[in-house]
Amino acid sequence: MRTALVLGTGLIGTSAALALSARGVRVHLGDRDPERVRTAASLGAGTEGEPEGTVDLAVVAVPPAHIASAVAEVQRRGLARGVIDVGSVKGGPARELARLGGDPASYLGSHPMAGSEKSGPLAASADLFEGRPWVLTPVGAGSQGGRGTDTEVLNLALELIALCGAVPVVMEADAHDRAVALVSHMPQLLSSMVAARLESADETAVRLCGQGIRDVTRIAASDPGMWVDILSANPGPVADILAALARDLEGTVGALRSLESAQEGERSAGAAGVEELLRRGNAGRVRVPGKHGQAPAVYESVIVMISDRPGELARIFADAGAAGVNIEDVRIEHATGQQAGYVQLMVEPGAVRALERELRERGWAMRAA
Ligand SMILES: NC(=O)c1ccc[n+]([C@@H]2O[C@H](COP(=O)([O-])OP(=O)(O)OC[C@H]3O[C@@H](n4cnc5c(N)ncnc54)[C@H](O)[C@@H]3O)[C@@H](O)[C@H]2O)c1
Ligand SMILES: O=C(O)C(=O)C[C@]1(C(=O)O)C=C[C@@H](O)C=C1
Repeated sequence: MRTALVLGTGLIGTSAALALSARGVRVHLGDRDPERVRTAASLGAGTEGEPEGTVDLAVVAVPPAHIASAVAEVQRRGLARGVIDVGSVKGGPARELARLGGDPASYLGSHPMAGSEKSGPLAASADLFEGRPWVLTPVGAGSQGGRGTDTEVLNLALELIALCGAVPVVMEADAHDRAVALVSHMPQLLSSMVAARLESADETAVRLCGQGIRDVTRIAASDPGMWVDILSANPGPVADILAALARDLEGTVGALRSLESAQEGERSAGAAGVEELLRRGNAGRVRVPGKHGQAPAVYESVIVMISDRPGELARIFADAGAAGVNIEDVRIEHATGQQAGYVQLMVEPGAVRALERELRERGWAMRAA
């Protein structure tokens, strides 16, 4: 692929454009908001404005409600040989494109399973998609009454995914939508529900927020407009999962009420009910793939105290590097009301001793993991 057009220079479009530009693809940038195009271009994502001729691939990275019309427009104007979108839902936009008379052969639905609670070009990064699944939903000949996805477009999309360092996964559109209802759309709503409990909570409780609630509520900061769009295109599958969760909630409330009972038999039934849920949670959690989609690795933590001064994090990473230790993952825990916090460095179990020794020698204070 030599040339591309990225339409929608927000978080996802600019991240893809940065990755493509870094690998030598000539990228043109478009957005209905010219300020966003300017920002993306200034970050090195590509050049402002439409191409003069036809580019190899157009990447439509606009909110789900606008995908079909944007794809149809790119096709009508002959701006690209192939068009993909990156929307979080796949069935609805494809059907809408067919209704608008778009060409299903030169269009391919796609969805990178990477993102953030932040939006806009300033949140973008070239390595956002590294090692992440990137779903493709090609259609076979005869489906939607026409030709199937052109092989050329499929190959261009595979090249884009390779250039972004992601891992292609081929799925049928509606099966994709049912899968992401479980692994993305329901978690978004639950995160919002948990965070919503804090809205009018007492300040004395909010001050005690620790890492658990930070983990569970990060995505509650996401853009409501975008998520209304996503959920409007996938309401049934998400509602089915929430209904099953409601049954779990009801069972757990019942178990906790039993724990309040004066009768020992009822209390132990309540404890068993709560324990069963927690064990099911353990069993589900171990199925979540780790970095690069592999089975979750078992890392050990080294927890280092840092002060809230510029450059502290970089210094820890440099010192870990000096010990020859690869940091597999990192978490930061801010200490409430203090100019300090803890950095949890996740490393291979065999590397813990060497890392601790090196950090201690270099003056870092550590807490037991
Ligand atoms: N945010 C995530 O975590 C994530 C992850 C994977 C996929 N997606 C999908 O990627 C797409 C983009 O999401 P984002 O997070 O980058 O959003 P964003 O808000 O950061 O960017 C969307 C951009 O599209 C532009 N836009 C809107 N309508 C347009 C139109 N008709 N023509 C041209 N530009 C238009 C907006 O001005 C904005 O710059 C969405 O379809 C979303 O479902 C998002
Ligand atoms: O990491 C995040 O912030 C995300 O929520 C990204 C996430 C997800 O649910 O995994 C959100 C929506 C997208 O469609 C794809 C990815």
